[in-house]
Amino acid sequence: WLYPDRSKDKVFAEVQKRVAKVVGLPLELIKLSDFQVVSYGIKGHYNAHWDSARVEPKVPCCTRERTKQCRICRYMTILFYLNDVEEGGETAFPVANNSTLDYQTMMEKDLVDLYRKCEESPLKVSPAKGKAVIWYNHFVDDANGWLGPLDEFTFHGGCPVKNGVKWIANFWVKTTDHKIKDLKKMQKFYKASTEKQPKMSKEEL
Ligand SMILES: O=C(O)CCC(=O)C(=O)O
Ligand SMILES: [Fe+2]
Repeated sequence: WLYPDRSKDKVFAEVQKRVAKVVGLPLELIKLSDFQVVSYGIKGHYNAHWDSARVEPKVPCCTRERTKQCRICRYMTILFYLNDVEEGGETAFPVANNSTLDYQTMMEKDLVDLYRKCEESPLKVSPAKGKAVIWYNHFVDDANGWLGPLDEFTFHGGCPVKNGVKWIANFWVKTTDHKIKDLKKMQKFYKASTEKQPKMSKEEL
């Protein structure tokens, strides 16, 4: 794990800036993200999963406040491939082109098991040095313009590495259910840092 808000590393700072620019979100939100670097060896894989959780109004987001019961709220995922993999190691999205989601069929077909079922995946992204994939884990909530329902078609995972080694880096952009609280937190965070405070219009968010 790396913590963008506490890092003084120049390269990492540059990556954060570029991520903020590409995804069109404020840098403070990127700095309040989870960041992780992972490596997989031969046969290394990651079974299919969602990076975020279904919205449950009674259960708050774990983001920035941990309560006994909380849910993971990752609005967006930015996945970088840090090297070329000789063979395998694709990121697979097993239900990406389904028109509906049927859990029973998913269970019966054992789509979670990417060690065995990778070839059947309709969408696979091959790793390559410098490449990145970005996806929204959630829709935008029409009412509050913030974290909406989980997009369950984002179900994904890492296929087994067949030859070589695979290095990736993930940015998981987190929000809470409370846009106003998030904005305040971001402004406070910005004030505390040495950088100039940005103007954050609704359009920018
Ligand atoms: O290794 C991959 O391609 C996917 C990794 C992933 O989904 C994750 O770390 O959450
Ligand atoms: Fe993931």
